[in-house]
Amino acid sequence: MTHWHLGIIGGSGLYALDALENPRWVTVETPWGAPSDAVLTGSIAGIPLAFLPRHGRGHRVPPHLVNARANIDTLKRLGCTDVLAVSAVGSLSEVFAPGEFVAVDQIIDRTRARPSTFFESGLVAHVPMADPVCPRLTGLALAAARAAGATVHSPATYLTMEGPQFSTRAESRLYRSWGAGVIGMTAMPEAKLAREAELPYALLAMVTDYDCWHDGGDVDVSEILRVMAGNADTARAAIVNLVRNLPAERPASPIDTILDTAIITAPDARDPAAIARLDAILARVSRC
Ligand SMILES: CSC[C@H]1O[C@H](OP(=O)(O)O)[C@H](O)[C@@H]1O
Ligand SMILES: Nc1ncnc2[nH]cnc12
Repeated sequence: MTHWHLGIIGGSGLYALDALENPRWVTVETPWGAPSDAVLTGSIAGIPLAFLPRHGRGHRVPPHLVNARANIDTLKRLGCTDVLAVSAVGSLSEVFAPGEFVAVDQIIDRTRARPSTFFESGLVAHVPMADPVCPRLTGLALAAARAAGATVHSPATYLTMEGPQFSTRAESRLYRSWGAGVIGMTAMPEAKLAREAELPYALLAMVTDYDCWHDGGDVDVSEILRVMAGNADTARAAIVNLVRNLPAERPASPIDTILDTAIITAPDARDPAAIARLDAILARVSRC
């Protein structure tokens, strides 16, 4: 059992959290470069939180240039035990309507030009990703969003495209044929990196549009912003509900120690420079 310390990654439309007590923006530096912005730290109901706007305040960082390694390292470095990500998504299914929420359980990675691991030459690790989200945190997020008044669908597969352009109609149809339910540009490599950092990760998605497979017209940022504006308060209320309803003690998760069975490089073959870059990610392993 440990205490909760929740990291929250706010996506499009969610750039701050008013509900935090003792709010303070803190600047963090990491061996992977700068995170998307400073982090808003504080607490709700005595539980410490760290909120990081994925695109920075004012939405300055495009999805393909989000430094997900620096973002996840930052939350780990600040002591977070779990990460809740909030994202705007397009719907690939008639049943997920704009204005509704989705608790994602699977993710397809179609990104192609982003650093997607902390483990490079000098220290190799292979973490399991069969179930990319934490079922416990996902269940809590789903219940919290429903309590905030949202219609929440689950399960659903999130397809991560490279962007920043939206899909072609043929791609959109292809992703539907694969069984993907929603589409966005940011869940990967974020979820992979959270797993490597031993952080249970959940993804609450706000549906902002039917992607272009639908005959309602092409995807359009102004329409996405309009739907998002109507949803952001519900997303914020869901976060507050989630934190207020966390069990007093945090039960251990298998993800907390996933690196124990993932690192393959022999101890005497490990590169000290690689280990130094991983100071936050490997802090628990180094203590063992
Ligand atoms: C503003 S529409 C496209 C943009 O919105 C989503 O961002 P996030 O996942 O951070 O909410 C999508 O992935 C794109 O980055
Ligand atoms: N249709 C869409 N495609 C990709 N990312 C999105 N974010 C919100 N809507 C989207």
